[in-house]
Amino acid sequence: MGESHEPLFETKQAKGRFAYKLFACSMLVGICLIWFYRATHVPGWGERGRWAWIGIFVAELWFSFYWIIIQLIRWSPIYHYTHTEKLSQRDETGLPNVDIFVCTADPIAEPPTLVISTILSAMAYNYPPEKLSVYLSDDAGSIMTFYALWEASRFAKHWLPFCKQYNVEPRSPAAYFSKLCKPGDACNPTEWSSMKNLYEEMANRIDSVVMLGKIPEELKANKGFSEWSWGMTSRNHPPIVQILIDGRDHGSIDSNGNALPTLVYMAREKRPQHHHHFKAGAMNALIRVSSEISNSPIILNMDCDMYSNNSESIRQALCFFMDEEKGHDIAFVQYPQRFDNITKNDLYGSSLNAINEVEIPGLDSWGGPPYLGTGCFHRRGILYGRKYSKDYKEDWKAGIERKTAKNACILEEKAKSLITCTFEHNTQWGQEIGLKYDCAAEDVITGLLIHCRGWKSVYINPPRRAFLGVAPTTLAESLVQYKRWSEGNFQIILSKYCPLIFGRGKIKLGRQMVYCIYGLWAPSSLPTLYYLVIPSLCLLNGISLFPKIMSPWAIPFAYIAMGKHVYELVESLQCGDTLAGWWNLQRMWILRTTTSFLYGTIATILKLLGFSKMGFTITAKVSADGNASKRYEQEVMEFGSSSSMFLIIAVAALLNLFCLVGGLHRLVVDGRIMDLGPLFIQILLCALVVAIHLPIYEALFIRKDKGSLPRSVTFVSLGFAMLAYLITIA
Ligand SMILES: O=c1ccn([C@@H]2O[C@H](COP(=O)(O)OP(=O)(O)O[C@H]3O[C@H](CO)[C@@H](O)[C@H](O)[C@H]3O)[C@@H](O)[C@H]2O)c(=O)[nH]1
Ligand SMILES: [Mn+2]
Repeated sequence: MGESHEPLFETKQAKGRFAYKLFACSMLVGICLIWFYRATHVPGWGERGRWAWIGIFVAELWFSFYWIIIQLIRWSPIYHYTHTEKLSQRDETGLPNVDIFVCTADPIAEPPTLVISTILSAMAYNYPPEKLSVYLSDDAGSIMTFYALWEASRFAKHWLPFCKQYNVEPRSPAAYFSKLCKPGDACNPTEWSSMKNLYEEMANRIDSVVMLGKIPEELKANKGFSEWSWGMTSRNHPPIVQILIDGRDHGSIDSNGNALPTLVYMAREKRPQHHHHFKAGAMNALIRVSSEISNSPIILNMDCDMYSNNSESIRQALCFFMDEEKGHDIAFVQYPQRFDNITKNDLYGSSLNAINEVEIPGLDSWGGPPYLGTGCFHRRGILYGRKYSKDYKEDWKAGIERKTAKNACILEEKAKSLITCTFEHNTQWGQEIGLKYDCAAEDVITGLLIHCRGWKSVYINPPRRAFLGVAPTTLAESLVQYKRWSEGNFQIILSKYCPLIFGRGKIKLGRQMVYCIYGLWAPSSLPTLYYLVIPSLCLLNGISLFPKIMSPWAIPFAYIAMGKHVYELVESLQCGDTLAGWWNLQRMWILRTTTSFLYGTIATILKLLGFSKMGFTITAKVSADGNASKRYEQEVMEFGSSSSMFLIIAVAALLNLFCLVGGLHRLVVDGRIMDLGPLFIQILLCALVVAIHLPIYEALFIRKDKGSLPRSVTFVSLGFAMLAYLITIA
């Protein structure tokens, strides 16, 4: 078959990189000049500001070092394009079986209707249904979620043929019907409306059952529901496996008589005395359960809120794995994390546009993106820990044949025995096999281990978004999420898996360094806090930490500051952000760095010293309060609760305000206008910090709604800021 050797994907270099490289070199010159200035102008012993100067030098060294690593990924990003049409020209029977894993963990934070919309979107992929198996892992072991899945298994019989007949996109019914208020041109209007009604009735039934907290009596006789008994909780329940649609059963057909994908509900056993390892534990349980039921060679992993927005994604991913020339060393194919609920100016900087469009393609040029936990296709064998060898040939026909299938009940019992609390004891699961445990970024560390076994990965970012999820809608949620990420990645750096140590001899030096980029988020909090506070306090005391504004030494400072921000602004606009969105993102970086990353650093160190254990705070996917959602729509920052993180934010904001006012007062009223030159840069810096914190002052003093900062935070932060102010001027 000559045609089968046509490449299924191609790789292109980013354009305009020469100009960028020139720019980066000029920035490097500027950085060296700043270092030189800092090193040659240290105030002498006994002079005021010597320590502040040394501190700022250290902070700048850190930022420079970080900037240099970032250049590794900005240097030559690459982009991949697939040829799905060439894949489709091949014999469909040669396509591999695919298992799809969806994880959920909390029916309150992740409502069952949301979960099943994701499931339905996965079942409706444009892919032979007899080759698809969809698994839901429910870490809460909630009968509500099971009930919703049972409803979904019935609804799928109508939804799937509808999707295929009218080529519906997206195939999450919730997303599809909320985006479209009338049928598309191709749709038969009566059919469309009856499908919409069918969906809404189902969603209403599920919502009301969830509200009541009880499933209808008459359902209890149905297979599956009897697994639940009195006294079961999310932390304490036996293993449950229920095959809701058995694709191997010839009776499992949709309303048009076509086959349906297999659908399985799984809740691994949970007991209070056994650690469950959060999402990584759930994924490993899914790997084992699926090995018994379908054992497909390809696994797609989705978070429960990340519905499929593009029914071609499986075929696109297969273009990489099945490419005869270049596919043999690809372990996983990662799609970006995109979100459905981002407002126009992205108040919480959640969209990750520049990261998705430039940074990850840059990582791709170093042998592939990290595994990002969702929207990722893996080869099953590699998740079991297989090392790269160029002679290995994947058997795309692998998997369990329909004909040889065992009876569903036998399978369920066998599968349950694989997900008990004790199953993993004295095994390599969570270490050498499956996803790695004991890391808040189980995805990144698992990907690192895969890369260290000699594999590559691929990042794919097609114009039609592959997956859309729910981004945090409050400041606290967003900060907690970034804390987990920064903590997880920092933990990797401080562990024996530190890319620079563990990766030596296994992956290239550049690759080792770029793996540290996100790991260095957490410790960046310290130099950032320093830069945010010390120059402002020095301003108050008339201590200059920067060159005079008219001195030639001011030029490299100005060049670096302008160069960095103007470049980032342009990049951000090119990637689809708005100007206000960019400004919001700058604010969020400051807030994240001073709170999430600081907490991430502390948590990592405490854990290293054995004072605390790992946790996983799930990000809420629904807003509890209608007014809060309205504020989110209007892009008003949501504080509401009193988190200690807010205290840090408020103190930093107030302190800078005091310093700006105090500093200007000194210049004007005390008649020290001669100090303007040496302090100009500090005044500017302080004024920018104040400007970026405007929404914080508003929340402290002006807003009266429930989402503003609690009074207690206002008083306590005022107290702290005053104290620091008084100590400084004393
Ligand atoms: O004990 C747990 C905790 C979480 N989850 C699931 O993990 C997923 C991710 O949780 P979420 O709260 O949405 O976290 P995010 O910060 O949005 O997740 C990102 O970051 C995580 C690592 O920090 C990765 O696991 C995720 O895939 C990635 O999307 C969700 O589907 C949860 O249901 C479990 O299955 N069991
Ligand atoms: Mn999420």
